[in-house]
Amino acid sequence: MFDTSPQLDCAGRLLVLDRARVMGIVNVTPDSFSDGGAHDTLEAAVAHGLQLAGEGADILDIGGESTRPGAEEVGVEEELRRVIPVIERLARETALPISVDTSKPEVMRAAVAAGAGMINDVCALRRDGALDAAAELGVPVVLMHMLGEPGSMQAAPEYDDVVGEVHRFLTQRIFAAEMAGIAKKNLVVDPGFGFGKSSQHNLALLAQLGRFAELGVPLLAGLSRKRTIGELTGREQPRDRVHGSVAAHLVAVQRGARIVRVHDVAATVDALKVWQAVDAQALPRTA
Ligand SMILES: Nc1nc2ncc(COP(=O)(O)OP(=O)(O)O)nc2c(=O)[nH]1
Repeated sequence: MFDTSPQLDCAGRLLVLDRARVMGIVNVTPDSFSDGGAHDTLEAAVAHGLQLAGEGADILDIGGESTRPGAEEVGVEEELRRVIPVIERLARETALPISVDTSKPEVMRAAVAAGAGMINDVCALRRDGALDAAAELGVPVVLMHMLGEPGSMQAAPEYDDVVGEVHRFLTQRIFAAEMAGIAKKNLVVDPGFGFGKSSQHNLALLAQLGRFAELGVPLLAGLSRKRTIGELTGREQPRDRVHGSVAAHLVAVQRGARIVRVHDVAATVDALKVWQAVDAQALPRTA
Protein backbone atom coordinates (compact mmCIF):
# COMPACT_ATOMS: atom_id res chain seq x y z
CA MET A 1 0.00 0.00 0.00
CA PHE A 2 1.18 3.53 -0.62
CA ASP A 3 1.33 6.18 2.05
CA THR A 4 -0.39 8.85 -0.07
CA SER A 5 -3.15 8.18 -2.52
CA PRO A 6 -2.73 10.34 -5.57
CA GLN A 7 -5.68 10.00 -7.88
CA LEU A 8 -6.13 10.70 -11.55
CA ASP A 9 -9.43 12.27 -12.57
CA CYS A 10 -9.99 10.67 -15.97
CA ALA A 11 -12.88 12.82 -17.18
CA GLY A 12 -14.86 12.10 -14.05
CA ARG A 13 -13.76 8.48 -13.69
CA LEU A 14 -11.21 8.32 -10.86
CA LEU A 15 -8.14 6.14 -10.96
CA VAL A 16 -7.11 6.09 -7.29
CA LEU A 17 -3.47 5.13 -6.89
CA ASP A 18 -3.76 3.83 -3.33
CA ARG A 19 -2.36 0.57 -4.71
CA ALA A 20 -0.84 -0.63 -7.96
CA ARG A 21 -3.40 -0.42 -10.75
CA VAL A 22 -3.72 -2.56 -13.87
CA MET A 23 -4.07 -0.99 -17.32
CA GLY A 24 -5.54 -3.53 -19.74
CA ILE A 25 -4.36 -3.28 -23.35
CA VAL A 26 -6.85 -3.18 -26.22
CA ASN A 27 -4.92 -2.92 -29.49
CA VAL A 28 -7.28 -2.28 -32.38
CA THR A 29 -4.53 -2.99 -34.88
CA PRO A 30 -3.73 -5.65 -37.47
CA ASP A 31 -0.04 -5.73 -36.59
CA SER A 32 0.61 -5.29 -32.86
CA PHE A 33 3.57 -7.45 -31.86
CA SER A 34 1.73 -9.73 -29.47
CA ASP A 35 -1.95 -9.59 -30.34
CA GLY A 36 -2.07 -7.97 -33.77
CA GLY A 37 -5.28 -8.80 -35.59
CA ALA A 38 -6.89 -10.44 -32.59
CA HIS A 39 -9.05 -7.44 -31.78
CA ASP A 40 -8.98 -5.32 -34.90
CA THR A 41 -12.70 -5.14 -35.47
CA LEU A 42 -15.10 -3.05 -33.41
CA GLU A 43 -16.95 -6.02 -31.96
CA ALA A 44 -13.76 -7.97 -31.18
CA ALA A 45 -12.11 -4.95 -29.54
CA VAL A 46 -15.17 -4.15 -27.43
CA ALA A 47 -15.51 -7.78 -26.40
CA HIS A 48 -11.83 -7.87 -25.42
CA GLY A 49 -12.13 -4.65 -23.44
CA LEU A 50 -15.15 -6.01 -21.58
CA GLN A 51 -13.28 -9.24 -20.90
CA LEU A 52 -10.33 -7.32 -19.43
CA ALA A 53 -12.74 -5.27 -17.32
CA GLY A 54 -14.22 -8.52 -16.06
CA GLU A 55 -10.75 -9.79 -15.21
CA GLY A 56 -10.17 -6.80 -12.95
CA ALA A 57 -8.56 -4.12 -15.08
CA ASP A 58 -8.64 -0.67 -13.45
CA ILE A 59 -8.29 1.20 -16.75
CA LEU A 60 -8.43 0.22 -20.44
CA ASP A 61 -5.84 1.48 -22.92
CA ILE A 62 -7.13 1.68 -26.48
CA GLY A 63 -4.53 1.87 -29.25
CA GLY A 64 -4.92 2.08 -33.02
CA GLU A 65 -1.31 2.11 -34.17
CA SER A 66 1.34 -0.47 -33.39
CA THR A 67 4.52 1.04 -32.01
CA ARG A 68 6.62 -2.06 -32.52
CA PRO A 69 9.93 -1.54 -34.31
CA GLY A 70 9.30 -1.24 -38.03
CA ALA A 71 5.53 -0.98 -37.70
CA GLU A 72 3.87 0.84 -40.54
CA GLU A 73 2.72 4.38 -39.82
CA VAL A 74 -1.02 4.86 -39.54
CA GLY A 75 -2.67 8.06 -40.78
CA VAL A 76 -4.98 10.18 -38.62
CA GLU A 77 -8.16 9.14 -40.39
CA GLU A 78 -7.36 5.43 -40.15
CA GLU A 79 -6.37 5.70 -36.49
CA LEU A 80 -9.62 7.56 -35.76
CA ARG A 81 -11.58 4.93 -37.64
CA ARG A 82 -10.01 2.20 -35.54
CA VAL A 83 -10.19 3.65 -32.03
CA ILE A 84 -13.08 6.14 -31.76
CA PRO A 85 -15.95 3.63 -32.14
CA VAL A 86 -14.25 1.33 -29.62
CA ILE A 87 -13.80 4.14 -27.10
CA GLU A 88 -17.43 5.25 -27.54
CA ARG A 89 -18.73 1.74 -26.94
CA LEU A 90 -16.47 0.91 -24.01
CA ALA A 91 -17.14 4.28 -22.36
CA ARG A 92 -20.82 3.39 -22.48
CA GLU A 93 -20.49 -0.24 -21.47
CA THR A 94 -17.96 0.02 -18.62
CA ALA A 95 -17.52 2.47 -15.76
CA LEU A 96 -13.73 2.11 -16.05
CA PRO A 97 -11.50 5.02 -17.00
CA ILE A 98 -10.33 4.72 -20.60
CA SER A 99 -6.99 5.91 -21.98
CA VAL A 100 -6.13 6.42 -25.62
CA ASP A 101 -2.70 5.24 -26.75
CA THR A 102 -1.82 7.87 -29.36
CA SER A 103 0.70 10.57 -30.22
CA LYS A 104 -1.56 12.49 -32.60
CA PRO A 105 -3.33 15.57 -31.21
CA GLU A 106 -6.31 15.04 -33.52
CA VAL A 107 -6.81 11.56 -32.09
CA MET A 108 -6.38 12.86 -28.53
CA ARG A 109 -9.15 15.39 -29.04
CA ALA A 110 -11.56 12.99 -30.72
CA ALA A 111 -10.86 10.27 -28.16
CA VAL A 112 -11.64 12.54 -25.19
CA ALA A 113 -14.78 13.74 -26.94
CA ALA A 114 -15.73 10.08 -27.37
CA GLY A 115 -15.25 9.28 -23.69
CA ALA A 116 -11.55 8.69 -23.09
CA GLY A 117 -10.26 10.22 -19.85
CA MET A 118 -6.49 9.81 -20.22
CA ILE A 119 -3.88 10.27 -22.93
CA ASN A 120 -1.13 7.67 -23.15
CA ASP A 121 1.54 9.12 -25.44
CA VAL A 122 4.63 7.05 -26.26
CA CYS A 123 6.09 10.25 -27.75
CA ALA A 124 5.61 12.24 -24.51
CA LEU A 125 3.66 15.03 -26.30
CA ARG A 126 6.55 15.83 -28.68
CA ARG A 127 4.44 15.78 -31.85
CA ASP A 128 3.34 19.21 -33.18
CA GLY A 129 0.20 20.36 -31.39
CA ALA A 130 0.24 17.57 -28.82
CA LEU A 131 1.20 19.70 -25.81
CA ASP A 132 -1.51 22.27 -26.58
CA ALA A 133 -4.12 19.58 -27.20
CA ALA A 134 -3.33 17.82 -23.92
CA ALA A 135 -3.37 21.12 -22.03
CA GLU A 136 -6.75 22.07 -23.49
CA LEU A 137 -8.24 18.63 -22.85
CA GLY A 138 -7.24 18.72 -19.19
CA VAL A 139 -7.07 14.93 -18.74
CA PRO A 140 -4.15 12.98 -17.23
CA VAL A 141 -1.25 12.22 -19.56
CA VAL A 142 1.31 9.43 -19.60
CA LEU A 143 4.69 10.74 -20.76
CA MET A 144 6.84 7.86 -22.03
CA HIS A 145 10.51 7.78 -23.05
CA MET A 146 11.33 6.59 -26.54
CA LEU A 147 14.77 6.84 -28.18
CA GLY A 148 14.06 8.26 -31.64
CA GLU A 149 11.14 6.80 -33.60
CA PRO A 150 9.56 3.32 -33.70
CA GLY A 151 10.99 2.67 -37.12
CA SER A 152 14.61 3.10 -36.02
CA MET A 153 14.67 2.95 -32.25
CA GLN A 154 15.86 -0.64 -31.88
CA ALA A 155 18.61 -0.41 -34.51
CA ALA A 156 21.49 -0.18 -32.06
CA PRO A 157 20.36 1.77 -29.01
CA GLU A 158 23.27 3.21 -27.04
CA TYR A 159 23.39 5.17 -23.79
CA ASP A 160 26.22 6.30 -21.53
CA ASP A 161 23.83 5.93 -18.61
CA VAL A 162 20.39 4.70 -19.65
CA VAL A 163 18.70 5.40 -16.32
CA GLY A 164 20.21 8.88 -16.09
CA GLU A 165 19.32 9.72 -19.68
CA VAL A 166 15.73 8.47 -19.40
CA HIS A 167 15.40 10.33 -16.08
CA ARG A 168 16.64 13.56 -17.69
CA PHE A 169 14.26 13.14 -20.64
CA LEU A 170 11.25 12.62 -18.40
CA THR A 171 12.28 15.58 -16.24
CA GLN A 172 12.37 17.72 -19.39
CA ARG A 173 8.99 16.47 -20.58
CA ILE A 174 7.38 17.13 -17.20
CA PHE A 175 8.76 20.68 -17.39
CA ALA A 176 7.48 21.12 -20.95
CA ALA A 177 4.05 19.85 -19.97
CA GLU A 178 3.84 22.18 -16.97
CA MET A 179 4.98 25.13 -19.12
CA ALA A 180 2.15 24.26 -21.52
CA GLY A 181 -0.33 24.49 -18.65
CA ILE A 182 -0.71 20.83 -17.74
CA ALA A 183 -0.98 20.37 -13.98
CA LYS A 184 1.73 18.15 -12.50
CA LYS A 185 -0.98 16.17 -10.68
CA ASN A 186 -2.19 15.08 -14.11
CA LEU A 187 1.14 13.62 -15.18
CA VAL A 188 2.37 10.02 -15.20
CA VAL A 189 5.82 8.99 -16.42
CA ASP A 190 6.99 5.78 -18.06
CA PRO A 191 10.58 4.72 -18.92
CA GLY A 192 9.35 3.08 -22.12
CA PHE A 193 10.58 -0.51 -21.85
CA GLY A 194 11.56 -1.74 -25.29
CA PHE A 195 11.43 1.68 -26.93
CA GLY A 196 15.01 2.10 -28.04
CA LYS A 197 16.45 -0.15 -25.35
CA SER A 198 18.35 -3.43 -25.38
CA SER A 199 17.43 -6.04 -22.83
CA GLN A 200 20.35 -4.86 -20.72
CA HIS A 201 18.98 -1.34 -20.83
CA ASN A 202 15.51 -2.60 -19.88
CA LEU A 203 16.89 -4.59 -16.95
CA ALA A 204 18.89 -1.60 -15.70
CA LEU A 205 15.76 0.54 -15.86
CA LEU A 206 13.72 -2.08 -14.02
CA ALA A 207 16.39 -2.60 -11.38
CA GLN A 208 16.67 1.16 -10.76
CA LEU A 209 12.99 2.04 -11.20
CA GLY A 210 13.02 3.54 -7.71
CA ARG A 211 15.08 6.47 -8.99
CA PHE A 212 12.10 7.76 -10.96
CA ALA A 213 10.19 8.38 -7.74
CA GLU A 214 12.28 11.59 -7.50
CA LEU A 215 10.19 12.98 -10.37
CA GLY A 216 7.24 13.33 -8.01
CA VAL A 217 4.64 11.82 -10.33
CA PRO A 218 3.21 8.28 -10.57
CA LEU A 219 5.15 5.76 -12.61
CA LEU A 220 3.76 3.42 -15.25
CA ALA A 221 5.60 0.28 -16.36
CA GLY A 222 4.81 -1.69 -19.51
CA LEU A 223 6.80 -4.88 -20.05
CA SER A 224 3.93 -7.12 -21.08
CA ARG A 225 5.04 -9.94 -23.38
CA LYS A 226 7.94 -7.85 -24.65
CA ARG A 227 11.13 -9.20 -26.20
CA THR A 228 13.20 -8.87 -23.02
CA ILE A 229 10.80 -11.20 -21.25
CA GLY A 230 11.17 -13.62 -24.15
CA GLU A 231 14.95 -13.47 -24.02
CA LEU A 232 15.05 -14.08 -20.27
CA THR A 233 12.58 -16.97 -20.36
CA GLY A 234 13.31 -18.48 -23.76
CA ARG A 235 9.68 -18.01 -24.74
CA GLU A 236 9.67 -17.29 -28.48
CA GLN A 237 5.97 -16.52 -28.79
CA PRO A 238 4.71 -13.36 -27.05
CA ARG A 239 1.55 -15.15 -25.90
CA ASP A 240 3.78 -17.59 -23.97
CA ARG A 241 5.39 -14.80 -21.94
CA VAL A 242 2.61 -14.37 -19.36
CA HIS A 243 4.49 -15.70 -16.34
CA GLY A 244 7.61 -13.73 -17.10
CA SER A 245 5.55 -10.60 -17.67
CA VAL A 246 3.76 -11.01 -14.35
CA ALA A 247 7.10 -11.44 -12.56
CA ALA A 248 8.50 -8.33 -14.22
CA HIS A 249 5.46 -6.24 -13.30
CA LEU A 250 5.58 -7.49 -9.72
CA VAL A 251 9.19 -6.30 -9.52
CA ALA A 252 8.14 -2.99 -11.07
CA VAL A 253 5.44 -2.51 -8.44
CA GLN A 254 7.82 -3.44 -5.65
CA ARG A 255 10.17 -0.74 -7.00
CA GLY A 256 7.50 1.93 -7.19
CA ALA A 257 5.37 1.52 -10.31
CA ARG A 258 1.76 2.48 -9.60
CA ILE A 259 0.30 1.44 -12.95
CA VAL A 260 1.27 -1.62 -14.97
CA ARG A 261 0.21 -1.85 -18.61
CA VAL A 262 -0.56 -5.48 -19.43
CA HIS A 263 -2.17 -7.87 -21.89
CA ASP A 264 -2.72 -10.54 -19.25
CA VAL A 265 -4.97 -8.82 -16.74
CA ALA A 266 -6.27 -11.77 -14.72
CA ALA A 267 -2.79 -13.18 -14.05
CA THR A 268 -1.46 -9.76 -13.09
CA VAL A 269 -4.41 -8.97 -10.81
CA ASP A 270 -3.88 -12.24 -8.95
CA ALA A 271 -0.17 -11.61 -8.49
CA LEU A 272 -0.81 -8.09 -7.22
CA LYS A 273 -3.42 -9.35 -4.74
CA VAL A 274 -0.76 -11.55 -3.15
CA TRP A 275 1.80 -8.72 -3.20
CA GLN A 276 -0.65 -6.23 -1.69
CA ALA A 277 -1.66 -8.62 1.08
CA VAL A 278 1.96 -9.01 2.11
CA ASP A 279 2.73 -5.33 1.61
CA ALA A 280 -0.17 -4.41 3.90
CA GLN A 281 1.40 -6.54 6.62
CA ALA A 282 4.63 -4.59 6.36
CA LEU A 283 3.10 -1.26 7.41
CA PRO A 284 3.66 -0.34 11.05
CA ARG A 285 0.45 -0.81 12.96
CA THR A 286 -0.71 2.64 14.13
CA ALA A 287 -2.48 2.73 17.48
N1 LIG B 1 2.79 4.02 -21.79
C1 LIG B 1 3.11 2.98 -22.59
N2 LIG B 1 2.44 2.77 -23.74
C2 LIG B 1 2.79 1.72 -24.55
N3 LIG B 1 2.13 1.54 -25.72
C3 LIG B 1 2.48 0.49 -26.54
C4 LIG B 1 3.49 -0.38 -26.15
C5 LIG B 1 3.85 -1.51 -27.05
O1 LIG B 1 3.23 -2.66 -26.62
P1 LIG B 1 1.90 -3.24 -27.31
O2 LIG B 1 0.81 -2.26 -27.23
O3 LIG B 1 1.68 -4.56 -26.69
O4 LIG B 1 2.33 -3.50 -28.82
P2 LIG B 1 2.11 -2.63 -30.14
O5 LIG B 1 2.76 -1.32 -29.92
O6 LIG B 1 2.78 -3.47 -31.20
O7 LIG B 1 0.62 -2.50 -30.37
N4 LIG B 1 4.15 -0.24 -24.98
C6 LIG B 1 3.82 0.83 -24.16
C7 LIG B 1 4.51 1.07 -22.92
O8 LIG B 1 5.44 0.33 -22.51
N5 LIG B 1 4.12 2.15 -22.18
